[in-house]
Amino acid sequence: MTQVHYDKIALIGIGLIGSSLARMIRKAGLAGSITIASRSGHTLAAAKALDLGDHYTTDNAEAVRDADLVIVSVPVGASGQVAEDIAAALKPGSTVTDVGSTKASVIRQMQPHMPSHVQFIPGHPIAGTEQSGPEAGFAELFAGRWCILTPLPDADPDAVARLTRFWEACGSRVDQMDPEHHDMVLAIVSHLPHIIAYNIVGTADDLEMVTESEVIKYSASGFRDFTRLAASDPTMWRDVCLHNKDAILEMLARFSEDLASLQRMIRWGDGDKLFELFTRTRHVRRSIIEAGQDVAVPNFGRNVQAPTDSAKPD
Ligand SMILES: NC(=O)C1=CN([C@@H]2O[C@H](COP(=O)(O)OP(=O)(O)OC[C@H]3O[C@@H](n4cnc5c(N)ncnc54)[C@H](O)[C@@H]3O)[C@@H](O)[C@H]2O)C=CC1
Ligand SMILES: O=C(O)C(=O)Cc1ccc(O)cc1
Repeated sequence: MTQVHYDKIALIGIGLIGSSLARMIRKAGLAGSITIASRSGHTLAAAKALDLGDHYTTDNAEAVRDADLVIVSVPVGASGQVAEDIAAALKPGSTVTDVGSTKASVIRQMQPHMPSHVQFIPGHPIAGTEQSGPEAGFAELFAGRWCILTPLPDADPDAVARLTRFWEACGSRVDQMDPEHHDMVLAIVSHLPHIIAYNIVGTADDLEMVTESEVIKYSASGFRDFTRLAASDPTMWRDVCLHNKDAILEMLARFSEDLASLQRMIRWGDGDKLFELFTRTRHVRRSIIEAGQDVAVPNFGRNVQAPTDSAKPD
């Protein structure tokens, strides 16, 4: 069986995803040691206070020296810079992966910097919350969730198998996909829902009469569900929008056409068509539940906080 344990793992970026990985790696004993790199001394101090790793540095290159597995967990727009930072320090035979929500753009940014003596295997755990930062992570985040790997055609099958086992040991189910296909699928199942949430909450906030009063006071669970998504990290989602532009615009175009059609049904009082559509969509929800994918946001007894205002545009 392929080895799961990596002697030294370097985590570049220690926010929600990086810190959840750190906790899970520790819990499952998946590494001999964990080195954590973060750009900001403040975040690094928080990671240290939480005892997430064994070594800490603000220098990305220093973190990857001697690392057998490097996991880049930064906003997708920062991937190229990180790849450039670490390239010369990577250990021959090591594996570099990432967790970014977009894949083609991350590959475009990182691949040109990757030396031929390392295995670059892009990845994306389909697991997260609206929270960010090292305090927000938890070891169980990946349990029962999919992780999609998008290996390049020349990837070493042994390195891919080992990374697959790593994610499985984190509790995930692992699939492989072509990066462009990944970006199209994620545009509809993840990126568009967030964009729609940002838009509806923005519209409500623009309605002067409702801000600070009626929206909060009467918010039904439908609107509250949107506010959770719309509270997601602004830097991360700015980068997703800018880095999966084509797929998102394609899905937005389809969405707008379907919205116009729904608008017509309402305008012309076409109850049969409305009923038919709502019956079809109800079945989608049932299929998700039957597939065991309805764990909206697992909370595992955590005290879920309102998101802080700490996220500043990078
Ligand atoms: N939040 C979510 O629900 C999910 C996020 N992702 C992806 O995971 C990645 C990380 O997201 P989160 O952990 O949620 O974000 P986060 O905002 O919690 O953490 C990102 C961390 O990266 C650090 N960082 C930014 N630029 C850096 C650089 N140049 N060098 C070193 N560190 C740098 C930031 O200081 C921060 O600590 C993103 O690419 C995101 O698309 C994937 C799945 C779910
Ligand atoms: O919080 C939610 O509902 C999410 O959808 C989490 C999420 C956000 C981004 C990803 O790339 C994957 C998962």
